[in-house]
Amino acid sequence: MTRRVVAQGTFDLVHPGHVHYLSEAAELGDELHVIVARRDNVTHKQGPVLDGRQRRDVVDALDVVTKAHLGHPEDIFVPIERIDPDVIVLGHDQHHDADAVRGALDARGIDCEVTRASAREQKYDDELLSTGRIVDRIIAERGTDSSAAADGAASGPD
Ligand SMILES: Cc1cc2nc3c(=O)[nH]c(=O)nc-3n(C[C@H](O)[C@H](O)[C@H](O)COP(=O)(O)O)c2cc1C
Ligand SMILES: Nc1ncnc2c1ncn2[C@@H]1O[C@H](COP(=O)(O)OP(=O)(O)OP(=O)(O)O)[C@@H](O)[C@H]1O
Repeated sequence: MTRRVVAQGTFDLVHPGHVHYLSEAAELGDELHVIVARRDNVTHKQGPVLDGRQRRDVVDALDVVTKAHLGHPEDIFVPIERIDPDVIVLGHDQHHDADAVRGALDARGIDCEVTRASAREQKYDDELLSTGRIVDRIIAERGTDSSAAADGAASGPD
């Protein structure tokens, strides 16, 4: 019986913290399915700069990932019902409450464990394990006069 694991996130600029999270999640089963958040659903912080399809494709290319899925626009449980995981692994600092997710799964009759991954600590001072801090570094070092800035704001659907 294939044991399926689900992880999820924005994955705007993939970094070693993401690799740690997904590697740890992958250890919990035979397949790791990753749900990549749509831009409009990232409301608890600044949204991603990259299109959802690009973020999905990068996560999908990671060895530990069986398949990455662009999330549902409205109902976060649609992909869960389709993937039918045995366990959902929340990120170490992900804003979802595990008990609330468990309750929502029960309400839908979905039999699935919910657990939380550990944090990946820095291995050296200059290591950036946060998309937000990577973006801050880019702005600080490249400023806003870079040629890319002329391309304008993100325009893709996700
Ligand atoms: C079980 C579960 C399913 C999710 N499914 C979706 C989805 O279908 N579509 C989506 O846009 N976001 C979905 N999300 C939300 C995002 O993946 C993510 O939690 C959030 O938007 C950003 O998380 P981050 O701050 O860790 O990047 C889901 C989250 C969880 C916990
Ligand atoms: N250093 C880390 N160690 C372990 N997991 C991490 C780390 N950084 C991010 N993650 C996990 O990866 C998932 C996706 O994270 P997300 O896409 O929000 O990137 P982020 O780097 O956390 O963004 P930001 O720091 O700008 O909020 C989340 O579940 C998060 O908990």
